[in-house]
Amino acid sequence: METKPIDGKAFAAGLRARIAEEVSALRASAGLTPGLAVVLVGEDPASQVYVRNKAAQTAEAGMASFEHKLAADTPEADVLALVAKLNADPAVNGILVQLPLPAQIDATKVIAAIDPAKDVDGFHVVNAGRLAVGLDALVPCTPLGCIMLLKHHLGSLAGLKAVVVGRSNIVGKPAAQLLLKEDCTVTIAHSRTRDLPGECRTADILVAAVGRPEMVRGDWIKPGATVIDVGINRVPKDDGKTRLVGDVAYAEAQGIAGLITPVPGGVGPMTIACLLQNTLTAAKRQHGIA
Ligand SMILES: NC(=O)C1=CN([C@@H]2O[C@H](COP(=O)(O)OP(=O)(O)OC[C@H]3O[C@@H](n4cnc5c(N)ncnc54)[C@H](OP(=O)(O)O)[C@@H]3O)[C@@H](O)[C@H]2O)C=CC1
Ligand SMILES: Nc1nc(=O)c2c([nH]1)NC[C@@H]1CN(c3ccc(C(=O)N[C@@H](CCC(=O)O)C(=O)O)cc3)C=[N+]21
Repeated sequence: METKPIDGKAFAAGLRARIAEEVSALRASAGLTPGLAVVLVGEDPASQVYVRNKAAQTAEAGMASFEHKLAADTPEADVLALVAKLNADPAVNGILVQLPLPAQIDATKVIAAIDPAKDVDGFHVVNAGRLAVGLDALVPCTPLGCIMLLKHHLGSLAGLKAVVVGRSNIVGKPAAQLLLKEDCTVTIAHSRTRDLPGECRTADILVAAVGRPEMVRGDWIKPGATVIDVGINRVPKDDGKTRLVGDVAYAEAQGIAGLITPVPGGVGPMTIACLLQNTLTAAKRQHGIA
């Protein structure tokens, strides 16, 4: 069987172009420029790259970008005070606090402090709860991007068997919620799952969000399945440099999977495009526009 890559990079570029058009129409009709504030605490090099990419793509989409870089030893109270200021700022429609945070800062507290209407990550319990009970919510960007790619390539997902490996609040759990909303039959697997390979082999849609380089092997994949690889793992190369690999052994999946997202160029670019989408959605809702 021929395995086709899912080009998340191209799909994300198209999505960003559609968002940019909508942003320019919104400015013309309502005088509104959506604004995204990103808060980065500390110097984590990977986080800095994401923050830079986000700022550039936010500006390209015609939105306002506000960057707040704080020292690694910033006290929790200062981060909470900044979040309160951003909550009150009418130019800021979306707030993202980059995770993980340094040890002295309780991420749960910081997320709880964000106005749910501006929570473009969809991490606040109000948004997680709204998603769980089927109300309009701001949905976490990475799972939202995964679902967009799946629907684009498969059409209806109804009745398909989905296995999500990973149960984090930011990827695994919301991904499972969204697949359920699309009428998949959903299994959530994790580190205590018995016979993980066997569970994975039942999946028409296999979502890997584990953070372990190439853990999912070729023979865990049902022939013809669609594989969504969320993992972003930096591993050493022979020349001393590093390269990115996913949670799925991509080379082994060739000839077995029907469709697969590469790393890089799969889910990652969709995450940022969906962040812009959520910022636009948040801005419109805050102004009572559709
Ligand atoms: N592409 C993108 O835009 C994004 C990519 N990522 C990447 O996705 C991956 C997952 O991220 P995140 O959800 O935050 O990670 P977490 O570390 O929060 O969660 C990992 C999950 O994987 C499970 N797990 C760990 N080891 C195993 C194992 N051996 N077998 C089965 N399950 C296991 C854990 O189970 P348990 O709960 O039992 O401990 C946990 O539920 C990472 O590589 C991250 O970099 C993350 C966000 C965005
Ligand atoms: N509050 C918060 N929200 C997040 O959404 C969040 C976060 N914290 N912390 C870190 C993770 C990780 N994350 C990624 C975003 C984009 C790419 C991305 O664009 N990847 C590209 C390029 C990768 C590269 O070359 O470095 C790709 O996969 O092709 C990856 C990972 C968002 N996260």
